[in-house]
Amino acid sequence: MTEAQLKAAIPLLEARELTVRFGGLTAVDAVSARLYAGELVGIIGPNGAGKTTFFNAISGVVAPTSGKLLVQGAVDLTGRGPHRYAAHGIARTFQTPRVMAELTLADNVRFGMQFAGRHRTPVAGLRTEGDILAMLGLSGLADRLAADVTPSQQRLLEIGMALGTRPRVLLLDEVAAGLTESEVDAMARRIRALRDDHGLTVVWIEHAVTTLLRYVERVLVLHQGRKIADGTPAEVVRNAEVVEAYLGDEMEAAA
Ligand SMILES: Nc1ncnc2c1ncn2[C@@H]1O[C@H](COP(=O)(O)OP(=O)(O)OP(=O)(O)O)[C@@H](O)[C@H]1O
Repeated sequence: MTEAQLKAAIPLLEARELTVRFGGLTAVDAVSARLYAGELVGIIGPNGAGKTTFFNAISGVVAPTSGKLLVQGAVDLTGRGPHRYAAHGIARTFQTPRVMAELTLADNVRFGMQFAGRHRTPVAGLRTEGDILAMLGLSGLADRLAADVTPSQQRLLEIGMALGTRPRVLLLDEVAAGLTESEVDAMARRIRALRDDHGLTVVWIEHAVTTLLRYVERVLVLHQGRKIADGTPAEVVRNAEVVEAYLGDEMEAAA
């Protein structure tokens, strides 16, 4: 096996039996998942299924109660803080954008660069804050304060801050929430471009399931903290447990 094939076979990020408990509640229940370089993977599931908590556990925001988190099969980041995750190229957004309202958009992206980015290889085609803002369609707003742009522009900016950390893996938590239908499609195309044009591995949680299923090639489905499916969109929509737990309602709502 060549080095390239070997590299391709080792997951960039692997959760092994990850469990997060809050008191008596098991928010994430022994979830295992492998994320390979260059994948665009969706995570879906009903409210309270554990999606955000899973993201929190694979980005160092919460320490798992048990289980392991490995980078490239070798580096064990279990229980380490967000800075260590960022240093290994794992970046994320939050459901409620965490932009710095009193800084310009350009300075927000520069902040991301200082958080973890300086010693990392830049993302292809996204070397400077100007490149990042342009990719997100925010060039014209570079000198505006984050407080003065729309909520959907703030969501894009938060992706920009994450890109500033020069990640390999980008974890997106409901970045399309609250957007209009056409904005959701534009967001989905941008997410796809982050993978297709800039080589990132992207994991995307979203409630806009019908859109998400059109853009990703693999989906993990969480329900009551457990992973109940992991497959292509076509496989997942035919999975009886998924339809029972979640998609039946979602598809009816989308119809
Ligand atoms: N810090 C916390 N302390 C206690 N319980 C929590 C905490 N964070 C999440 N939970 C609980 O864990 C469960 C999973 O929540 P989580 O936010 O991960 O679900 P989700 O799938 O992301 O939901 P949504 O789609 O509504 O965002 C829920 O029952 C939630 O109330």
